[in-house]
This record gives sequence, structure tokens and C-alpha cells, in this order.
Amino acid sequence: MSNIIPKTVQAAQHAVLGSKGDKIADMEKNTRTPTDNDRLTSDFGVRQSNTDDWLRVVSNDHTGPSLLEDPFAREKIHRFDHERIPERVVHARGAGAFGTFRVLESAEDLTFAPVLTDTSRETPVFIRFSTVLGSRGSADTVRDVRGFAVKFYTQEGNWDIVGNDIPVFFIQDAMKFPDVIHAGKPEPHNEVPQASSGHNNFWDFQFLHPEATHMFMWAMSDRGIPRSYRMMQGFGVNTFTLINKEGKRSFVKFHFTPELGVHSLVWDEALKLAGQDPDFHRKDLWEAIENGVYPKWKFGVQVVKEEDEHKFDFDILDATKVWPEDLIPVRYFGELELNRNPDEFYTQIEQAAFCTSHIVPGIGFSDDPLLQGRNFSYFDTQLSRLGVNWQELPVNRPVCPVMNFNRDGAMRHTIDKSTVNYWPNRLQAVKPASHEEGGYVEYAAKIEGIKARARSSKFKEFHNQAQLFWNSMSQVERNHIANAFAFELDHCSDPVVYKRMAERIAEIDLGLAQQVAEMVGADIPTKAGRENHGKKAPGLSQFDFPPVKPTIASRRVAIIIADGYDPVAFNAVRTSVLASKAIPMIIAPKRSTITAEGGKHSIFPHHHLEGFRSTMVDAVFVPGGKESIATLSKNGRAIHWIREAFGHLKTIAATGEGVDLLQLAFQLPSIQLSSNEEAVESYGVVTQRNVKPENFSETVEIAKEAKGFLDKFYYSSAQHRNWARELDGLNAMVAY
Ligand code: HEM
Repeated sequence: MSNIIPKTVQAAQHAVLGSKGDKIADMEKNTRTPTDNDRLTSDFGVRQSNTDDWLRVVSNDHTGPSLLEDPFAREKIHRFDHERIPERVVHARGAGAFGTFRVLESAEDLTFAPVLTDTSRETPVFIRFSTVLGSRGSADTVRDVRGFAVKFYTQEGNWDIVGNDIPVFFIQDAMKFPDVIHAGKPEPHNEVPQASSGHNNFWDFQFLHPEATHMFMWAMSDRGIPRSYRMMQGFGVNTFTLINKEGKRSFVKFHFTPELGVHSLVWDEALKLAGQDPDFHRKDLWEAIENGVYPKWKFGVQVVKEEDEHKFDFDILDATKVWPEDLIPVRYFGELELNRNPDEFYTQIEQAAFCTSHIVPGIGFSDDPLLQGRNFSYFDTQLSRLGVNWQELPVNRPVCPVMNFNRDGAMRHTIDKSTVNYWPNRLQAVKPASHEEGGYVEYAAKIEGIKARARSSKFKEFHNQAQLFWNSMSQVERNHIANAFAFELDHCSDPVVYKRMAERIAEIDLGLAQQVAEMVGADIPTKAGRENHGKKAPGLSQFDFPPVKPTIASRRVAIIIADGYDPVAFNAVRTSVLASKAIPMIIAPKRSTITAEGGKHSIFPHHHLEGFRSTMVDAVFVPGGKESIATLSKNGRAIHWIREAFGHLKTIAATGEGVDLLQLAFQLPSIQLSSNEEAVESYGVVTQRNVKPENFSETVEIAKEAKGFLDKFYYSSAQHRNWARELDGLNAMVAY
């Protein structure tokens, strides 16, 4: 696939970022790149003449036994035998990238941490996105929570926000984590299902553990199937604190909001992608960064002053609750950009290790009982996954100096030159830092209470925010939640599980419960389990997060052609898609040269119709060309492509005879198609029957009222999906 930004420009950008950010330069120390002069050597530097044949007793007519003596063969096999480390106990599957964080407006009224106050700084960051339940080899598009873990390599040490794409969690107390994860992971007797919450144990636990009620609503919403890591929000989830230079402390929640808006797949698409392209999200992130369309997020905090801690009807330390944005708006003051793909997956992504306990002066914890337990768990789990010296690994080590008396352990790399390795010492070597010297000083918080295995009273309310979430959903999102429950509970074979869940859902909304119960064969509830308070809040529906401005940048646009395609429309759209920083994907019945009408132009397509499916693109364009459309009209896969894109609510455009192919594929009278030189948009289907070269203007106006074919095509594509198509039931009338 062609790159939009040439490699040379990217290399120059990386060089600049590297010199500013230090982390890239820092990792260079551990990198090696093969040159023409390099020859294969053993791990100890001896050049090797043959790494294909084990040393053995051999003659022309007889292959005898292999010799244990061969050190090179043994080294090669022995290294291979030990290539794997344990995968993460949760969030095993993920992908990541490097980038930068900038503060646009100082937050010095809240904190003295320079990473959040110094507007001249560019802090290098590393992010790993992940799914929670699946194993390392599972698919990207399964229904699950997504991890959103950010490591800030600040001059004061590493700061990790180990967050998710959903702002709440299933449990309030970290001690429940093994239970919620055991219940969600594959069942113990048969290791089924992989990477899915659609099974008895998951829903059994959800019912028996009412504090999960709010979170399972989020997980069943479209948040559980993001279109891209680049189109997800990131939340710190837990409550942290910020301390300013006057020593005043505030409670905060961290937010990252994507510039491209928050978008999801549709469920049928997610299911198919899990087989058709299990690496869909991983590739999407890689491709965007390679093409220079760098993903960006606004960074902000919600703030509760210390004196207001008890002002709300929920406990601000309860991770199963959001801080509703009408009560506590997000204050945005930073920007995060990802601009560099890893050089090697294993060393930079797989060995990356995050810890909620990694904070820097000016930032503190709260007594959030989930956070308190997490602060133990991450450090501990890294010991079994990576070993005690994991903080020395290139991706994990800070960019600022590290000096202390922690010593030894397996695989120690640092060589400490000193005659003392303890404090205090007679040489006054490596003194602790005072507050003025940047030493971390804990906030002197007053604590009262009795020692007990208990939580304070507000933690015991579990339904208000589940209803708040449901009430705040758009109609489309509500339909998707109902369908998600119906799918998941259909996969539960034990009637106890799905019957009880119908009762639990009736405590949120009776209509939803009735709809789900009917689908899954549970008793249909007749009475709401509790009254709905009717409240809504902003920032819960994805529709509250459109892109900053309508854009098709980084979106994949399929152009479907066969021999005899219209070269004018084809070239104009392809060039314009590229100029809009989107990615044209040329798809034909075969991946061999395709010749245009008139025989003067030809093109080598990116893929053929069987090899690449409509699920992998965001929008489709079919140029005219009599012969091309005659061929495609007889090709079942081509027709299915169009129908499937229609079913998944994607924008579909056609010019010339291409309009006939759409007509054939949909056969829906309610879709209006152009019959003349006018561009027509109808339910996200954009057509223009008679086109001339001047119809493809170079400047495209992506606006609702725009008149031109490309303007309409791009505006519709920039809306992500055509929801009216689903609301009016049109997609349900087409077989896909
Ligand atoms: C607010 C709730 C939570 C969030 C947002 C969260 C988020 C995450 C994320 C994003 C990762 C993946 C990190 C990476 O990419 O390497 C992760 C891993 C992990 N989490 Fe959590 N988690 C939560 C709760 C918990 C709790 C309560 C525990 C245990 C008490 C826990 C234990 C772990 C462990 C052991 C890993 C694997 C870490 C590794 O092997 O590197 N998490 N979590």
C-alpha cells in the first residue's frame, strides 16, 4: 500500500522527535540493525559458516546420528526453546506505539508536576492498547473492554496511567479481581470460549455481583467493539489526586478524547473480522502512523476539590461510578499524539510493563479500594512475567537518571561502581532527595476509621448510574445494547443464568429486559425491578463525541473495478481520496492487471474480492464502465461486497453504470439513485449517473449542504455510519 507521507519525511520527523524526546535516542542504545558487512555469528560473536545442517556422522549413502557436540545447533535450538515468556494474566493481546505529550495550558492551580504544567515540554510517551480476556493470539475485534495504558517518560520519572476505554469497572475492591477475571476467561473444564464474555460463568458472576451492573451496560454497548484504537476514549478509571505547590490536594479522573471522534464497528462486522482479519486493530494503528496520519487525543481531568469529596450521592472513590459531566465537566489542557511505530514487537510491546503505582511528584493516589490493590498487583505480576530487573528493559526504563541501592537479581544489566550499597553510609553517597530537590513527599492525609472488611455506605448503591447510562443512549445505541445482550445470553446454556440476567436487566429498564428475555427464552418480566429516575448525562453516548471536524483522513475507501472501468472517475476519486489522507484500496475480481475502458490505462489492484472483504474498509466507490459493471453484476462476491457494506451502514458511492450495480445489489425502492448529472445522497448511498471530468473538483467541501458528488460522498463517509438506514430497517431487508 502506498504511503501518503514519504519515508524520508517520516524519518526526519522521527529524528526531530527523537532528539527532543530522549526516549527514542535512549532506546537506540539497545538497538541493532543489520548491515551488508554483517555475517551470522553465534551469541558469543563467532562467525558461523552453516546454520542449516546439524553436525552429524554422514556419508554419501547414509545419514547418521546428529552430534551433541555441535555448539551452534544446540545454541540455536536452545534459544528458540526459551523464546516465550508468560503472556499477561489479563490484557494479553495488544499493540502499541510511541509518541509525545504536550501541555497546552498549565494546570499549576492543581499540581506542581512539570509534566502537567510546563507548556514548553514535550514528554515522550508509549501507549499499549489491549483486549482484556483473550489470549495473546486471539482476535482484535471481540466484544471486550480495551486497555489504554500510557507511560509518560517524564524528567521526574515514569508516570503510568493504566486505563481502559470504559470509564468504570466491574468491581469496587481489588480483592475481587481474580474472581471477575476467572469468571470472564474461558471456563476451566474445557477452556471455552476464547476471548468472549458470552458464556455461563461470566454472566453468572455478573448477576451474583450487583456492583458490576453499571459496567456490564458499558461492555454491552458499542464501546465494547471499537472501530479503531485511534477512535476510543481513554480513562484512568480510578480516582487519583493532584497536589499543587501550595500543598492543596484535589481528586481527579484522567480523560483522553480522540480527535477523530469515538466510533465503533457494528457487531456483525466485528464477528466477521475476527476471522477475516484478526489483526484488524493492530494493522489499523500501524497503517495510520506509517501514513503520517498521527492519532491524537485531547487530555483532561475532572476535578473535585478535597473539601467537596462527600458532596455527591455516589462515592468519588468508587470505580464503578462515573463522575457525571454535567456535575463535573472535563477540563482539557493537554494533547497526546502517537507518531512512531515500534521497531520490534517483542522488546517494545510485549516486554512493556505498566504499574498504577508509578507516579511522579505532584500526582498522588486516592483511597479508591480498587486502585490500592492495583498498586500491589502490577509490580507483583511483572516479577513473574519479566523478572525482578524488568525496569531496566529499554521500553520500561526512565529517561531521567536512576540511582539507588536496589541490587542484583536475575538478568541484572546495570553495573554499579561504588564501595557502598546501603543508606546511610559514611560516604554520604546517594542521599535521599529533599522536597526542594524533587523528592517525592507523600501528602499528609488524615485517616479515620475502624479496621474492617467493609466499604462505606455509598458504595452499596449499584443501579442509579446503570440507568443513567441507559437513559443517555441514543436509539441506535439502545438497539445495539439489546442485541448484544441477546447474543451473549444466547450463548449461555444454563437457564439459571439467562433467566436471572433478564431479572437484573429489568432493574435497569423493563422494555430492554422484555426485549432481551423474549430473544433468549427467559421468562418475560412484567414489572420493572426498580423505578427509573429518568436522568441523563452528557459524555456517555458516543454520539457526544463526533470528530473535531468532519474528515475521511485515515479511513479506507474501497474502489471496486473490473476490466473496462471508467478511468476518469476512477483516477479522480483515487487521487482525491489520497489527497484527503484517506487510503484508497483498489479491489477487483483478480489481483492482476485490470485494463480501463478504451485500453489506454491499466492498474494493478491491491486485492481481489475474495481475499479482501468489505468489513475491512470504511466506504465503497464503484466507478462506471459498461464492461466492468457487466462483469461485476455477474459476480456474486461483488454483489455481496456491496450488500455487506450496506448492511454495515457504510457509505457506498457510484458513478455512471456503477449506479446499476448498486440498484441490482439493494433492490430497495426507498434508496434514491441518480438518473442524471445531479449528485444524489440517500441513506448514505451517493450516486451520480452522468459524470464529466469537471464533476470531480480538486477541492472537496466536506459539509452537509455541499452539492458536488465528492463533497456528498466524503461528508457521508465522515459521519462514520448511516444510522438512518438502520433506524428505518433498510439494512435488515438486505441479505449480508
Ligand atoms: C480500574 C480498573 C482496571 C483497569 C483500568 C485496568 C487496566 C489494565 C490495563 C490497561 C492492563 C494492560 C497493561 C499493558 O498494556 O501492559 C492491565 C493489566 C493488568 N491488570 Fe489491570 N486494570 C484494572 C483493574 C485491575 C485490578 C483490580 C487488578 C488486580 C488487583 C489488575 C491487575 C492487572 C494485571 C495483573 C495485569 C497484567 C499486567 C502485566 O502482566 O503487565 N487490574 N490492566
